[in-house]
Amino acid sequence: MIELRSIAVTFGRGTVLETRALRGIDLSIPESEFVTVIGSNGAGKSTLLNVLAGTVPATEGRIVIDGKDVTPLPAARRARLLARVFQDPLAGTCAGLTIEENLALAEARGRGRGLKLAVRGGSRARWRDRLAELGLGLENRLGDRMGLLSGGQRQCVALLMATMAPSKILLLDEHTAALDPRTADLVVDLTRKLVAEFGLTTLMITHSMHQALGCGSRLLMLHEGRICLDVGGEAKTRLTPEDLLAEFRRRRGEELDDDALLLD
Ligand SMILES: Nc1ncnc2c1ncn2[C@@H]1O[C@H](COP(=O)(O)OP(=O)(O)OP(=O)(O)O)[C@@H](O)[C@H]1O
Repeated sequence: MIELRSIAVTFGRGTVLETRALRGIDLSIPESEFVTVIGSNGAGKSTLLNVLAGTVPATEGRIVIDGKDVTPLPAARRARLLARVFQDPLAGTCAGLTIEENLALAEARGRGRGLKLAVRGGSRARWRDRLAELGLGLENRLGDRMGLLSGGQRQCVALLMATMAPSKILLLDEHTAALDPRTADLVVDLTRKLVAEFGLTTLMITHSMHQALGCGSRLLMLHEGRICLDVGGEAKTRLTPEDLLAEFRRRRGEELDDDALLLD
């Protein structure tokens, strides 16, 4: 269970550049819930994930994960609680290491032991099986450097690595944004599958309305640092892209178009 209690994040406080990125976010996400997060540019989506991961400190409020107040913990101390996949396929994996070494590192991190031990531990067959399920032929390329893979292939491996972490929380920060539509669909399918298989509590930022509506059981819309829409369960399954735009306008009392939301 993730609980955000009155979370505020202000950058450059007291300066002319002061930006209130999050303004009092109250949010409870039960275990295994898959939440999609949408909103216009600068709405605070990435800051929400950053404050959860600890890479940005909360200016106000508390963050509680599984009953433990993690607000004072730096990012490194939260790493075992959260796995994250970024927009940039180069960000989450090590380009100079092989696929196998990257997987071994992820596994070793999860188990708190060394790289060699993890590789020797007979994990290869398991990785091969998991990679084969992707249908990308990566099971035969365990010795290839990650830098040789396409962006989509790297994101798939990054997702697999995220599931090897001991954490049950997955943060996805526009992880398909840099991919072509077909590859993005493949990565989204894999995301759905892994989230369900491992029962991960997931927050997925997307600029795609199609993804926001098609994934997960709950949808959040952020605007100017606040949650302006929070829809789950049956109500979410009935939502259409038109509903979302209309809802946004109604709640904010503003005229916005697709460009303002940057959703497809
Ligand atoms: N490190 C930072 N220093 C100063 N301002 C920041 C910082 N990070 C984010 N901001 C500002 O906080 C606000 C929210 O940014 P954030 O990146 O969370 O938005 P977003 O919803 O993820 O936007 P986008 O869809 O464009 O990625 C923006 O005005 C942004 O310029």
